[in-house]
Amino acid sequence: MPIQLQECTFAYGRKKPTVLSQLTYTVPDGFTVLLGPNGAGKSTLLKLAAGVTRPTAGRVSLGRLASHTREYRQRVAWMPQAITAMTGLTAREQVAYSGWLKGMNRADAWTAAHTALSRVELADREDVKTKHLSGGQLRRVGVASALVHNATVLLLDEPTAGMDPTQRRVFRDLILTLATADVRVLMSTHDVGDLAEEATHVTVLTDGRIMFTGSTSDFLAHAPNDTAQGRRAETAYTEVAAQPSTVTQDTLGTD
Ligand SMILES: Nc1ncnc2c1ncn2[C@@H]1O[C@H](COP(=O)(O)OP(=O)(O)OP(=O)(O)O)[C@@H](O)[C@H]1O
Repeated sequence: MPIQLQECTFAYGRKKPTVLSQLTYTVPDGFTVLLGPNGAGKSTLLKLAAGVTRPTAGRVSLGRLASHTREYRQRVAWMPQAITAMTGLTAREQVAYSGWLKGMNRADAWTAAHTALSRVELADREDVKTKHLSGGQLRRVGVASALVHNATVLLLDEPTAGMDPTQRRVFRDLILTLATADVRVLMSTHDVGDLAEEATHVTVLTDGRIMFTGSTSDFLAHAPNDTAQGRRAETAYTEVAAQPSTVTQDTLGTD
């Protein structure tokens, strides 16, 4: 079941500029890469979709569940851009705490934390205090925290920021294993190089507007035929960003 944003408008305060204006968007199935320049509104869109922020106008829902409900937040996991190492907690304790916050009992959260850390290949560091982990390891703790309660939608805000190319590759492979028939993954980045060709969908957000949303092959088709293989994503992105938005309410509102 998809998350739907319907005619969502949002500003960070009454006197602040509008970041999103009457935005309608359905989180596609599979693994979607959310692209856009700095300040486009990617984090804001993810926060609305996660239910951590409510739109000024409009509605965010998952089936019949509205985004401010506890049931909604139990099905949706959000990994913020900055992961904080909680003072005094080990990796396993920090992940278990996230599970507890999502309504799991302590024993289940403790077991699930180990499973989630294994999935991100960090089980061997689970007893290390998070403040002693590297930036990349802390991001994996962030993903494990998002995974711990078996959410059906994962919203990841620039999870590969600050990673070296090898770590990025490993991380993308991990994301691909997480996106299944039952789990949708929406991952923001402003680095087009993050677009794995294996991603099922691409959404491009510029200046708070959806410029493109569709399959990865449709996105890459925006690059001219003679584009070198390694530059197709970047070229397609430049083409899409330069065009007026071709997205209609029909394409945005359907699954
Ligand atoms: N807490 C805040 N208070 C006021 N304005 C904010 C706040 N957070 C973001 N903004 C503004 O909202 C707009 C969209 O920001 P947002 O972080 O959603 O963009 P983004 O696409 O995620 O950018 P980046 O790639 O740099 O992370 C920007 O103009 C930004 O300055």
